[in-house]
Amino acid sequence: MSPRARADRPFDLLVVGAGATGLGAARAARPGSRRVGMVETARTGGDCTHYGCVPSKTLLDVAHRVSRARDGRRFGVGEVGPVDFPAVMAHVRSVVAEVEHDESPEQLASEGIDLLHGWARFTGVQADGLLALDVSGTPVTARRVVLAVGAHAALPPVPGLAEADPLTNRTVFGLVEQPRHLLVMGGGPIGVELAQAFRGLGSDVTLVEGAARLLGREEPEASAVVTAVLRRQGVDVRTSTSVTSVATTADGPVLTLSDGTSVTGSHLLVAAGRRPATSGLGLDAVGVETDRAGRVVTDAYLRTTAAGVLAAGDCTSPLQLTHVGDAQGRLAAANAFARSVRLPGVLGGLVPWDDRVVPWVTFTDPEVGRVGLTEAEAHERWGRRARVAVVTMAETDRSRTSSDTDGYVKLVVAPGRLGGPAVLDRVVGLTAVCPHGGELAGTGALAVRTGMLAARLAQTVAPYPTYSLALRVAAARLFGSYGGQTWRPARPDEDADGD
Ligand SMILES: Cc1cc2nc3c(=O)[nH]c(=O)nc-3n(C[C@H](O)[C@H](O)[C@H](O)COP(=O)(O)OP(=O)(O)OC[C@H]3O[C@@H](n4cnc5c(N)ncnc54)[C@H](O)[C@@H]3O)c2cc1C
Ligand SMILES: NC(=O)c1ccc[n+]([C@@H]2O[C@H](COP(=O)([O-])OP(=O)(O)OC[C@H]3O[C@@H](n4cnc5c(N)ncnc54)[C@H](O)[C@@H]3O)[C@@H](O)[C@H]2O)c1
Repeated sequence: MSPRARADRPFDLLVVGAGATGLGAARAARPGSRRVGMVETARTGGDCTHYGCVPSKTLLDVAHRVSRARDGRRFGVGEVGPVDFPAVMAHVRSVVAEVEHDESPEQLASEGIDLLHGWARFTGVQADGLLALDVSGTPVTARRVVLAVGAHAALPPVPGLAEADPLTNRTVFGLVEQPRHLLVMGGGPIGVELAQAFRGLGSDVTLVEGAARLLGREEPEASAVVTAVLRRQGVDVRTSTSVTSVATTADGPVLTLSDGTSVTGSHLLVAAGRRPATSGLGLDAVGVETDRAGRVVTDAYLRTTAAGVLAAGDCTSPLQLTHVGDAQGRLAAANAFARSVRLPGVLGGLVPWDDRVVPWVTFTDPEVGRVGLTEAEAHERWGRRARVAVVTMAETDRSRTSSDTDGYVKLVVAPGRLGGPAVLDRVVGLTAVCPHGGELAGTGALAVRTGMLAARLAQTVAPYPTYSLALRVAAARLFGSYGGQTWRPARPDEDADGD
């Protein structure tokens, strides 16, 4: 059926963007009983599938295998041959194709979701209250719209940067030749993950971060571990150093740095943050406001400033993660049809978005898994009544058997709402810097989400020898001495060790 024929009746819900967020929204909108449409200008799956999580985690997995195999020399394992870069990239593409299959237009059609291919733009609100849009020349109307249009790599206003036509997450996974020397601008999750991936595959890598430490959102100790590991692997990490200008020469891109030095590489990757993709959508035609960062402004229920229009995922959330997009997309779809009573979830009422218990993971080796509050954030809220217990990887048997002694697990607990003795303290945060630290963040999310008593975690038998045992030992330290170590009161960041 042509887009025009499918668009002749109003949609109950039209989702703009078929990334993780849009897919979450459309699937949750009960397409069997409502007319649900989704507009996508490119391929279904969005950044996560094509230019983000899936290709980066696949590339990292190969790089980690190579690095670990090379590291095996110290245990008597023989030499590892060179990496066949084109074959690695072909593998990355094949995994992307596999994931894309689950989100294909055919699959969506089988789920009752009507996919329109084209660029969606609001044109106004009709007299009957329907939202009017143009989808690449086809007029479409909808009772409700969820904006799930995502974000793009931001190019900071650094002289010469745009002219250098740097790699971004959009283009880096399309490389067919291995970079000899990759310069990475930005030491957030993208920069750090890709620096380690390319170094593992054999490229020289220089990572330049303007702030005092890598992964600025994490605990300072987590940044310190990741920085030390990257340096040991041969990444030239420069912190407290900004890129001030870029020149394009016959030898490749040359970065001038804030410390007065310069560095030349064969390729430049920009990983300096993301900008919401909110232009060209005709937002003014219906009154959807954006903030100074370009994010769609929403209330707690993900409703925008325009009646009937909601927004979710990277285009509105400061937490730009696939699982946040999916959860927000599902919530936006539910709230789009909810009754306007402010009793969350009761009698079909609106439910607010709650980002207090969102876990995330940086997929370096070791992984940095995180949920809830950092030690410093807990200190800010409860002072020294917040407590922490730490277990270093060097003291766990699982790490010893795998020779993975970098990292630690830190549990943060605080008094419950009614206060009371320490035995009633609840888990409010976890950082796990270790192999599979992301899996521990999943367990931590359950503990924080349910307001679990730390004592319960201490009482829970954990399998030996696993990394998860470190969680139980950390919990035990909150109530006494374990292995000669115990808890301490939470302290602000400036008192912690960092890089
Ligand atoms: C390199 C990298 C690695 C990442 N790794 C992780 C990770 O490991 N874990 C994690 O949780 N997150 C990760 N992320 C973040 C994650 O990819 C994003 O949070 C997620 O993809 C956001 O989904 P979204 O649907 O909101 O946006 P997008 O995926 O950007 O989807 C938006 C879609 O809307 C379409 N669109 C935009 N405007 C229009 C229009 N007007 N009409 C029609 N269609 C339109 C676009 O074509 C696009 O397909 C990573 C990101 C990057 C860049
Ligand atoms: N594993 C994951 O979950 C994962 C992986 C990748 C990306 N992501 C998502 O994507 C988002 C964007 O990631 P990102 O790493 O691009 O952004 P980011 O904002 O987290 O980090 C960008 C970094 O670039 C630095 N920077 C900016 N301008 C600079 C300059 N001129 N010179 C040197 N450094 C400069 C900033 O100080 C900052 O630390 C993340 O916040 C995350 O939500 C998640």
